[in-house]
Parts: sequence; C-alpha cells; structure tokens
Amino acid sequence: MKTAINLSNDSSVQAETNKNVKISVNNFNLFYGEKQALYDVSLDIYEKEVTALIGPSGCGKSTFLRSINRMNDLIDNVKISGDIIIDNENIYRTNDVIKLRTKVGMVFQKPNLFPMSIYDNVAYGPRMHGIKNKQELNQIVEESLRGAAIWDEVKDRLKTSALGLSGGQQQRVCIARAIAMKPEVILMDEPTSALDPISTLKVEELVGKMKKDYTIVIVTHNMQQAARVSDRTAFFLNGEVVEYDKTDTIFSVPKDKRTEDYITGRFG
Ligand SMILES: Nc1ncnc2c1ncn2[C@@H]1O[C@H](COP(=O)(O)OP(=O)(O)OP(=O)(O)O)[C@@H](O)[C@H]1O
Repeated sequence: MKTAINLSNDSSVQAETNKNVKISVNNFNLFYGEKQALYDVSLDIYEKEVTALIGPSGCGKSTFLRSINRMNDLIDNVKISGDIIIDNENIYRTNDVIKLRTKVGMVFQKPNLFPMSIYDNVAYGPRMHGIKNKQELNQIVEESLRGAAIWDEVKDRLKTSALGLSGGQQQRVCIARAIAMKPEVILMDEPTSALDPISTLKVEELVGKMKKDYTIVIVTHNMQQAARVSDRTAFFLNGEVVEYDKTDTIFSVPKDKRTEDYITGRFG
C-alpha cells in the first residue's frame, strides 16, 4: 500500500507517463546488399528528449540514425524490413520523402556549409520551399541563428562567406540551417567530433536548450557527452540494441554485462 502511494506521488514516474512517443521503431532490419547492418531494432524515442546512440565503431549507429529520415534510400542496394513510425505515420509507406526530411532534419559530423554567405546558407532551405518574401526570410534567418546560439557572433557579418567561420561556428550555422526548415526532429551524427573542447561544450549546451522545442537523436562516440546531454541512451553492438534505458540507468546500473563492459572502457 505504502509503495503504491509513493509511486503515484513520485514526480519522475508522473513525468514518465506524460511523455509522448515521437518515433516508434518496431523490428527494424537493414541490409546493405547481402550484409545485414541492423537486427530487429525496436525502441521508442520520446518527444522533446535527447536520445543518444552509443556503441563501438561499425555497430550501426549512423545506419540507424539515417534510417529515421530515409537517408539510406540514397544508397544502392539497401533493403529494410520492419517499421519506423513518426507521429502515427509509417515513414517507409509514404511517398513524400521531402516532407519527411523537412520534418526530420539532420546535422552531420563535419560542418557542410555551402560556399555562400551565412545568410544564404540559412535561407537556402526556406527559399527552396518557395519563400521569397525578404522580410519573412530575414525573420527566419534571425530566429534560426538565435535558436542555434550563434546570432550574436554573426549578426554583423551575415553577408560574408560562411566558410570564413571557425569549425565550431560553422557547426552551429549548420544547426541553424536545420532549424530554418522548422523540423520537429533533429538527427545529429557525431556533431562535435571535428570540434575543439570549447566549441564542443557550446554545441552540447545548445543541444540541452534545443530539446525544449525539438526531439533530438544524437550519435556520439563520447560517453561523457552522452551522459551530459541525453535523457535516454541506446547501446548498439553488432547492429543490435543491447540495452536502451534512461541515461542515468545505463551509466550507473546497466543491466547487460556488455553495456557495462563498454561504458567502463573494457572494449570499443
Ligand atoms: N554504404 C554502405 N555500404 C555498405 N556497408 C555499409 C555502408 N555504410 C555502412 N556500412 C556497414 O554497416 C555497418 C554499420 O555501419 P555504421 O556506419 O552504421 O556504424 P557506426 O556505428 O555508425 O560506425 P562509426 O561509429 O564508425 O561511424 C558497418 O559494418 C559498415 O561497414
């Protein structure tokens, strides 16, 4: 009886039940030709949380991340089975992949800005979507750069080349470029691996703030980073999800010996 009362009053339990599932992955398999890269992945990703994907090199983290906005479609010979459902829509049954990639934006390992001005980089996507009104574009560019915590650093040089920025600044402009499309989910594939420690910290702080507005899935090799930025962590090994839980649990009381070995640095 006491336990029941305690549980119903426990705010963390309450919060847990209030979370919405944004992305539901069910028995998802992926093959590159004959080679299977993902095995029966099933997990729920919660709205407005940061979910980290960790695991040794080649375990399928990036493949899984790219499956969430069908970037793997661009690779020859990729076959999939199983479902990925975002907001009740099976993303592999829709023909509107452009809409999917607008809703699910992506930030890559290395900043990949176009050789054009900071302004034009951020305005690129909205322009491609037909927004021509100068005032509207100005507003999107400013809001996106503010949202990526880089506005103050670049507001006086918007018309200069984005490639003149530091790597850390470029990565935050890449995040602004993703935000400009008004996504609901942002996928990040090792977004800080090419950055120095100070820029890394800025991007981590930014990720922490962004989860107020977006559902974020982040691949990282850096376990301290996963522990610092994420609410939940999935540990991948050889294409399988070995363990998926709240980040605190994964890093303090992992249930699987393989997770424990990995997070304590015994392999990988
Ligand atoms: N385009 C591709 N064609 C064929 N095989 C691929 C392709 N991309 C990835 N793979 C293979 O799929 C497996 C998973 O790769 P993936 O890049 O998803 O792993 P990862 O965990 O993200 O690795 P890393 O941490 O090194 O980036 C690996 O064996 C890899 O060689």
